Amino acid sequence: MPKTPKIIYTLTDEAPALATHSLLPIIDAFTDPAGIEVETRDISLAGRIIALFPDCLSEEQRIGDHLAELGELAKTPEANIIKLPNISASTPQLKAAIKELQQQGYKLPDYPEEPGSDDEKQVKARYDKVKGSAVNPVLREGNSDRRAPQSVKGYARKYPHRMGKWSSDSQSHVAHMSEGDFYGSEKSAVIDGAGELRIELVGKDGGLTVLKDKLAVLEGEVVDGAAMSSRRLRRFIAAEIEDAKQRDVLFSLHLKATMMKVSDPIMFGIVVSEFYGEVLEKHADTLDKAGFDRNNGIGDLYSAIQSLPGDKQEEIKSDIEALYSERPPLAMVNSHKGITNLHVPSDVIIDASMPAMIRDSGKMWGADDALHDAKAVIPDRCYAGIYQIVIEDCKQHGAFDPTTMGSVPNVGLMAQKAEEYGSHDKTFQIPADGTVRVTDGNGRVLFEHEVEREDIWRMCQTKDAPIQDWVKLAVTRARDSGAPAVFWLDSQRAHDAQLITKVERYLKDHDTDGLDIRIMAPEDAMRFSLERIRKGEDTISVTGNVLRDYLTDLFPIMELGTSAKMLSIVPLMNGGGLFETGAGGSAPKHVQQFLEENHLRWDSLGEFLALAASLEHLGKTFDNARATVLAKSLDKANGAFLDSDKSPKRKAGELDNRGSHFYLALYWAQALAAQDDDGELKALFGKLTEVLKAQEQTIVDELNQVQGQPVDIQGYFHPDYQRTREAMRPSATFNKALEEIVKN
Ligand SMILES: NC(=O)C1=CN([C@@H]2O[C@H](COP(=O)(O)OP(=O)(O)OC[C@H]3O[C@@H](n4cnc5c(N)ncnc54)[C@H](OP(=O)(O)O)[C@@H]3O)[C@@H](O)[C@H]2O)C=CC1
Ligand SMILES: O=C(O)CCC(=O)C(=O)O
Ligand SMILES: [Mg+2]
Repeated sequence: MPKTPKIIYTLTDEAPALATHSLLPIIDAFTDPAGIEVETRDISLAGRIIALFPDCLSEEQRIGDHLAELGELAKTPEANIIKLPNISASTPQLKAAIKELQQQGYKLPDYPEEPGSDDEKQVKARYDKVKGSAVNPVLREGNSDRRAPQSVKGYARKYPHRMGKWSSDSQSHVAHMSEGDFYGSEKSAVIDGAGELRIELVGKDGGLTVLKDKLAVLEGEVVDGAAMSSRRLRRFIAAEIEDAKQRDVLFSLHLKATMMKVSDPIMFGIVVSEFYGEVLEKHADTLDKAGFDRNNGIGDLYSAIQSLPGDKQEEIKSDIEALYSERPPLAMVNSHKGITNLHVPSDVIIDASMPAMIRDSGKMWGADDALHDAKAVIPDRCYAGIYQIVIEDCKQHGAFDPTTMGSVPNVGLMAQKAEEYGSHDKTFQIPADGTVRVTDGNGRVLFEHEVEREDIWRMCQTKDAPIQDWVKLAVTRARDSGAPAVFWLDSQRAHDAQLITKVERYLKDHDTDGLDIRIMAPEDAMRFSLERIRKGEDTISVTGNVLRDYLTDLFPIMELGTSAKMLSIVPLMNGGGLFETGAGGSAPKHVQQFLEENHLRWDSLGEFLALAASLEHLGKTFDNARATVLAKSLDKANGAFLDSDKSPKRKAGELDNRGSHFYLALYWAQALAAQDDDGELKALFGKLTEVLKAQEQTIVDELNQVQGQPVDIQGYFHPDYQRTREAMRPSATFNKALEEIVKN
């Protein structure tokens, strides 16, 4: 283990990246006197793009592959990484980021969506490495422990957020397929000895296509295959469009095109082509030549047609308007700008979109800028049903009450690219009718599926060591918290049935005496947890990777108003720590407000909690007393911060992200000044406390008075460093006080 305790702080995108400009100098000032190094690594979308093309860029423009470096670090015991949310780019976002960098003088190639030459294929393959959820799976070398700490729960009870009212006659509901989906077709096998698998398509005509060869597997690993029928999906969508019209509810689609970066954009494209079918067929040739790709959403049509003559553009646009009058109303992302649910595949992401709908009375925004009941289309049955249970519960009992409700923390299986979220390199859109089969090294067929052209077939892997670690983490959390722990597993699903056998076996490795540990199908587990939550009782959800994602936005958004207030720890399997900040995303809406009004609503509580956990881990693993002192006092500061409600407010002129950072610094300094474990730190931060206390009003004024005006940071994905830093640190008084600390 190296002598110097070190924390790696990640530089990411959008709102969290802006916040970092203000928070990092504070972290530096507090950790510097304790001899703790805080280093940064750039894993932003722009940074990752730049790292792909050193050959096209000048020496000063180049950045190393920081993500790969951190991926290696995550496998070592000394890893201590604070990971902020980053953009998981859809194709439209990737193209926009490339364009911005090109305009800044980076000589990057365009993204060739339909590569012709070998050169273009190579460029596309490089870019595809940064597409979608490309960061988290690399760093998550452990399972996840996400929960609302007591202090945060206490805050939510004291300062409850607004919840929309539910009505028992709400027409909102979830719609899912009843056949032909992944759920219905899943087959699973457990590997009995390490080796390699092969995935092949045997065409109806007898031809053989190898889809993937030499797929390494380990003993005890669970592998599954499943198919989504494109024909049945189309039929289902057509019926749901009609049904939404009959019931006069908004039509909305909820997928995870960012994380499920191969399958879900295709499903998104199928829904786009069903909804806009008539217009897309009528203008098929023109749109094809203009480069429209339905998988990128209807927004891509509006970009693509800009290359057409004006009258053609108008004709297509008015055909779309005419079509809208025959279709059910669409849920809107931004009704002022006419951006619909089907515009961009990354705008509506199920983990955040369904909770937002449930929080807002089960309604979504319509084109008339008002809230309406909605049909939430979630095609695959694997997890759709859990949201319907929540909707039914809210219809029956009304909205949840943040002042009395219990909590549902999560222990999630995600290490080593577990389950669906690691399936992208084994997901294929099938080129011809036939049978997909998976064979092992002896040519034995593990399972096979009949498929049709355009179907989506995917395979998932879940290694045994992460499953054992997950069971252990669940038992530990149940023991530490005293709450019942429920494994959300469905014995009717092939994959889950294998996991149930393993969970039952591995639970025997632990002392579970006196613990309440159950295995329930997801819908039953949801009913059970909701019944308890309404009584103010806590229930640990122990889930696979997808439900981990869904539930850790759903419950925090109900309980705390936002998942930004979650503690989100990834105990790495090799002993290191990955500390994620909150459980939400990078909040593009917040950047928009910042640029227009110089007010940043991003709540950094997730960062504060992660930093405390990271320092605590550092104190333990390096036996570093000062890190422990910093951790304990930061914990106290977080409590004071919550107690006095210094979280950012929503409107310009009020305390924002920067002001909240100032108060964190003040409370942290006060806690350090109050402790007696380390005299030097006590004296140093005693002085800082005096300065900050004396200048409190001046600093808050300096931070708030800049607000209300637009701010130009010269870029969205890759803003100008100096300009952003200046914009995010507008209080000369505060900056000077921090500098004094580092000088001392
Ligand atoms: N761990 C990661 O790296 C993750 C990354 N992402 C990525 O983030 C981007 C945006 O995703 P999206 O699904 O829109 O989700 P976001 O969580 O960014 O946005 C949804 C809403 O959550 C609330 N919110 C989230 N974080 C905060 C915060 N710190 N402070 C206050 N409010 C917050 C806001 O809601 P409100 O206005 O209702 O308060 C926000 O508008 C995508 O590129 C996505 O891929 C998404 C999830 C996790
Ligand atoms: O990696 C991503 O794209 C999103 C991750 C996410 O939503 C989560 O882990 O909760
Ligand atoms: Mg999520």
